[in-house]
Amino acid sequence: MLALVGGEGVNMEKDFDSKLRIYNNDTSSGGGGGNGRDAQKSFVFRAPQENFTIQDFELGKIYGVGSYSKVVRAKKKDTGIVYALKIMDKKFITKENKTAYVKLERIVLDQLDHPGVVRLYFTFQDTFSLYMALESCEGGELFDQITRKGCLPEDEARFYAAEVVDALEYIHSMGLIHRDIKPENLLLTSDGHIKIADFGSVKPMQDSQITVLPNAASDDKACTFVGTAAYVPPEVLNSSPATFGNDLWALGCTLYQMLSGTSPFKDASEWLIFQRIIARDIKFPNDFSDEAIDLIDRLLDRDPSRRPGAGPEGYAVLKMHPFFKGVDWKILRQQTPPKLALDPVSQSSEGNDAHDSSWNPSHVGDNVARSNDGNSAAASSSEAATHITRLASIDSFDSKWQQFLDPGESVLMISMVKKMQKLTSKKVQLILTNKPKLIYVDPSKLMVKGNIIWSDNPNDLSVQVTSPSNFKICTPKKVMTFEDAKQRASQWKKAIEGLQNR
Ligand SMILES: Nc1ncnc2c1ncn2[C@@H]1O[C@H](COP(=O)(O)OP(=O)(O)OP(=O)(O)O)[C@@H](O)[C@H]1O
Repeated sequence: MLALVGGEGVNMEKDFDSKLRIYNNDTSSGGGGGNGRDAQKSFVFRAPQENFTIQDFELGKIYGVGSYSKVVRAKKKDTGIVYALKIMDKKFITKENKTAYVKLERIVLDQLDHPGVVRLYFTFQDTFSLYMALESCEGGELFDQITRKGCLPEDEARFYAAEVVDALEYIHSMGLIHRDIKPENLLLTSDGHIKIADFGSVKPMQDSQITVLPNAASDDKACTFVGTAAYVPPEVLNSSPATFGNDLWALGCTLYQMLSGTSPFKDASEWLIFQRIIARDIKFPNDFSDEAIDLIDRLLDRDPSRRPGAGPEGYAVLKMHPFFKGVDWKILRQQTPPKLALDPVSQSSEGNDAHDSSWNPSHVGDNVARSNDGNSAAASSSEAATHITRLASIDSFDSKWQQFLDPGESVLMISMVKKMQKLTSKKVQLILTNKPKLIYVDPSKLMVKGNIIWSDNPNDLSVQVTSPSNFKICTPKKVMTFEDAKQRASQWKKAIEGLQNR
């Protein structure tokens, strides 16, 4: 660890700071001015940037692991207040070009103020990590409640859905699209109320009331995170611009999942899930009430503007739907929430920190990076269920690749890559299927240009990652070099090796 504090570490931090700098004016200046270099527009954070260190906190259990962060229960030693500390490894964020998302999530959370949205209290940083002190949601994810209970009785689903609708109405009224609504991102307080979390995919609309500072990710080109395969609406697969309707589709999927235990569009691979979504292939279990079916059916309308809540009448249509009959929207948060099903392992909804005592601050930087290999023992339910999906695969979803598959065969990984030759390079679509089959296709002629002979034996087929974008696929006969502009070299290695070890 100490070695990093040498030249390379310092440079990395400088580089990170220059990218992450947000105007943090002294409140005593009345929010005016700003420093000379960045003085275009002033902004004062509600959640201040503090000078705390990790030693100011007593760390407890790991709540979960995200794609570029780890969230840990942390008690501030002097005040005794418990937070969910989101810890992000600077080096990893810089390397993975996630700086803009971190900035956007930070600045959006800073300005949101609603009982149904997780609150950001303050931030701080050290050489290796950035820290966001979030309101601690001790009840865990709604996903875990669904898993533990199998599925939720309709009254419970109604309660949670109503709280999500109430919070979404607020988020949309602020001109924001969340874009990753799903049971894993709906957290529960210790008494069981919903808090929407994870604003890493948020998209501010043009007329948003939220101040978004320059360099925060807001364009889709830069945006790698746009939700999760099973909850992605069909228009996103067709590259239509994001609308509030995106979140309402995801709400429909979430309600379906609460009532049945699984998401409506389920299949063996993302590719097949996308096909189901495009085909709007939904089957309602017999035990769903007519009201639930009607609401889900409307939320899953192909036309995003027809989804209740998205039209000109706003949320009134959604709240007045017969499924929500009896819900008193004005006193939602005073109602008694459903009883939480406790984690059978810890047998406590409170932070039981004892079994995670192996984790300590000196591991912070390393752990975040390592957890992204998916090897963390404390990985969240989201990870275990491999629900996390990147635009990477959605991006490449196009029915034209279907012609290269046999009946029943599905795509596991696909991307447009450059196949490097001695002096030139050629764009090809690299496709890995569950057969297993590994081919590359000329995207303009739609012809298979190469079939890399599959072998489960790493002596006959192996992948070498040479940089985040570059990798070599090695067979006894030849070595092929590819460049993936989206930096998925190690994902390719993992996908191929995962299939070899299946
Ligand atoms: N405020 C919180 N209180 C309690 N647990 C939390 C809180 N915020 C996040 N978590 C838990 O930590 C996990 C990781 O959260 P994080 O926001 O880092 O990433 P994510 O939403 O899971 O994934 P990704 O960033 O890949 O979309 C979550 O799945 C959740 O279970």
